[in-house]
Amino acid sequence: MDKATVLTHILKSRGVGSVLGGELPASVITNNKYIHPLTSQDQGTHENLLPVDHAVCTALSGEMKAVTLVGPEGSGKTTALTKLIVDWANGQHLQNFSHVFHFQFRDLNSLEGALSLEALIQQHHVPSESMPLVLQKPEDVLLVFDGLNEYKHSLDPSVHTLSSDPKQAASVSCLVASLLHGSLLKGAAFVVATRSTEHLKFLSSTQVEVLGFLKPQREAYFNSFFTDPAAANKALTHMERTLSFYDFCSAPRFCWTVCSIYKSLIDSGAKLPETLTQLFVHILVHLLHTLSLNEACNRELVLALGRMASHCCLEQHSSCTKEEMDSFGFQPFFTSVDVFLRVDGELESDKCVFSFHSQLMQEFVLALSVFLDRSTYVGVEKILERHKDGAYFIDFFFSGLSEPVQRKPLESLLGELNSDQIQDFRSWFKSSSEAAMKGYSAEEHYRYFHLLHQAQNEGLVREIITPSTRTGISYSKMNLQDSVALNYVVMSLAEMQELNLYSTKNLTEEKAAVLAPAMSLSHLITLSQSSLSTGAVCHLASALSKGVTRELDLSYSYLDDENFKLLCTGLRLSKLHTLHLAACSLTEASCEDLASVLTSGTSQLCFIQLRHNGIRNQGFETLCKALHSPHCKLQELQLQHCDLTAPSMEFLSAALCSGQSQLRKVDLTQNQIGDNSVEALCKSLQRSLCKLQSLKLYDCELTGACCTHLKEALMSEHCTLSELDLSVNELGQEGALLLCQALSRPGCPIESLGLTRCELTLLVFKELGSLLKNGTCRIKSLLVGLNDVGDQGVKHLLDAVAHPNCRLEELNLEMTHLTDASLEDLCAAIRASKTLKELELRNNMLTDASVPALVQVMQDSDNMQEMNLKYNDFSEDVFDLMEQCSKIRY
Ligand SMILES: Nc1ncnc2c1ncn2[C@@H]1O[C@H](COP(=O)(O)OP(=O)(O)OP(=O)(O)O)[C@@H](O)[C@H]1O
Repeated sequence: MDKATVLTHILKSRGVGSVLGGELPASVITNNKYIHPLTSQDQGTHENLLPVDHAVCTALSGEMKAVTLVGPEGSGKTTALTKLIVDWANGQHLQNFSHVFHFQFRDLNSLEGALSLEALIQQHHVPSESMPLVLQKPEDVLLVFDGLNEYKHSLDPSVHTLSSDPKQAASVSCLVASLLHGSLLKGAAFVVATRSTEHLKFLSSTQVEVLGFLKPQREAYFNSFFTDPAAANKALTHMERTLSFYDFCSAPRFCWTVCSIYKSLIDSGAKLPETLTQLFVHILVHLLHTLSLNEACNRELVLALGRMASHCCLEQHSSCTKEEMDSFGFQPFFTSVDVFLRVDGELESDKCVFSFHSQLMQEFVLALSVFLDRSTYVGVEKILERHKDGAYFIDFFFSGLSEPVQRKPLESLLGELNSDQIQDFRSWFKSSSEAAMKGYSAEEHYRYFHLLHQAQNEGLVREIITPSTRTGISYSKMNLQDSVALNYVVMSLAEMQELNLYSTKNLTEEKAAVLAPAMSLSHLITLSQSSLSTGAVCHLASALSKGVTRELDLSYSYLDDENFKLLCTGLRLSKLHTLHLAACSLTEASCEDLASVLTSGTSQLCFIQLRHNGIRNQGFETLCKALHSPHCKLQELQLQHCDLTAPSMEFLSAALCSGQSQLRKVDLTQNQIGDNSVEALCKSLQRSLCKLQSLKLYDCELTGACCTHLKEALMSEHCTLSELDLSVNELGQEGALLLCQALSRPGCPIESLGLTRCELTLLVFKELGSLLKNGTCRIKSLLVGLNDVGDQGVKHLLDAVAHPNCRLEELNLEMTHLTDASLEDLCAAIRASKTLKELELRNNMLTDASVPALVQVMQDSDNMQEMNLKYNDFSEDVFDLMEQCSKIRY
């Protein structure tokens, strides 16, 4: 067939377009309405997107010369193949092929008997004189096959005797398998288009995923559909807002249907539909109007469509025979079914088959017919269960149709729906959603969020999502559609205690844009261990600036300085009090931005966690300068492991005695501070302007030498420090004894003292014991674990705990080599103490013999709340006994 004949042949319209079926491919192309759909070769990633013709031409120029276009219903495969052939015939591309043959698998299904390849090709109007050329130079031939998913025969090479002789007659299924497996017309190239199908596993070819229209293509499509640009813009904006989060919006056929319905609504001045259900209500109303039937006939027709939909769904059939259609009650409507269905074949022929153009319409009429049917009663739960494998949106449609406003336009054509069925759905919805919302499955929560979104009834949301529902679970595993539903629910509630998105693997700009209103309404946003795109950070910042959020947790989320700068634009205007930024890959550069937020006069920030960021001295200096500002409200700064060294303490000291600083707590754990810089810090602690209450210097490379300065500070009447943690420093006996002297000063404000792993000796424990008993000591929490003092040393502290003057509430004796020999003192201390609440005994050498007495004393004690006995020398024999006391951890 020469190119001109191919062109006339392919552009010759077969059939007619329809609202649900789409515009005929030939008409799309001749009317210049073709928009290039996108494809991807990286399954699932949707990167490297190429227009479909580009992807096919590139693939055919490679080694394989075989391409499969795989895409969902209506994604534009047939139209793309048609365009490919038209462009070839017009000499635009693929000019290395002299012959292009186009087959529809649907037509191949109906070819019976044996046929040679020559005969099959001649059906494509190849003049017999060209035949030898085709057979001699198969590499000049391109075979185009459409609709593999409709093919009824097998492509499995093992079930056919593959043929290689073009003159030998064989069954059509054998010819097709021989062509696609390369035994016939060896060297010819092929392009196959299909929805996802089992047949694919037998094809070896370059697989290209047809994605259809993303936003830019939709924009181009709407602009070409509507002649009036204002209408195009109105329609597009509306679709993007109300539908674009559904995957099927990228299908050109769906876009065509939406445009057709929107156009008729815009033309008549009606409101555009808000939900998927409303859209389908309008589609059905539109189609029924074109038939102008009376109410009874409309009902009959919808019920027949519903029976067909249920059959297709249950039997996993995409098409129905005429006989089956008769059994569904279509007899009076055969001449009008093409308005709703795809009709393949002549209506008069027994071979004619009928199918739904779209799965969505199939599910919509199924749901509607359940609510319409007054003859039989089957509970909604049963229907959902029965159709759960073949209907994915049926519950969406139930939910939408259960709302009177949404179904109203249909009721004027069909009469009232069955109120008992609707009531049945509502009761099921209420009880099952309430049960799901008490559980921990985010997937289940999302299911009901979707149904609520579909119902568009804020009162219903408030009825179902009550303060007792478990909305604090992480909603991180969400697609775009989920985020729309979640946002709808939060908006309906008007506020949310916690929006937990912990461990969100990819918070894209799109998802964050959707969730921004929900963020604004949440008091706490948890986004720790997440990954946020730059666009997502911008939306988060904007949400914070407009919202009520008081706490934001971004710990362990990769942020970096650039993104943090963007976040700061929102922080400045936010109501945030608490900000967690542990391990966010920030450096000193971020401190400039943070300082500018803190001093802006609008920031409410009073707690910042910056652990494990490369803040360094320069960054810390910037932050300390901000503390001098009267606008800075910062009260607590956590800077564990931030690469700080000695010089940085000068900046802190200056800030602390500036008279402006609100800072009350600073945690400098695991920074290389060293003894010398403690001197500067201690000097400021003695100043009346310094109001610091908590200083943590855990593992800061200190030795006993710094204790002289600390003693001086603690001896000062101006010192306000109530918490001091010096754990994991080599203080040694001398240093610790100096501290004990200071702590014994009447009025010394220390209430919490950390001396874990400080090389303390028996003598120090003895001094600490006396200190606790002296009546003026305020210490409530003492952490002295990991000091190798054994039973003898610990005895001094246990005796003190038993003393009436001792105010200790928490005592940490982890890994102090405690044995059963201390049991009596332990029990006596617990029995006598009126204040002790927590005793940490992890990693000691207690054995089974101590357990009965410890369990007993813990059960008897009113004030004890917890004893941790993990990692002692217990056998499993005593686990049951320990289990009896909920205050014991083991
Ligand atoms: N590139 C395009 N430009 C404009 N409109 C298009 C395009 N592709 C498809 N359409 C519209 O979408 C409708 C459906 O497209 P098409 O039949 O090509 O999809 P398909 O993927 O082959 O569907 P199916 O899987 O059901 O066979 C067309 O009738 C047309 O209205």
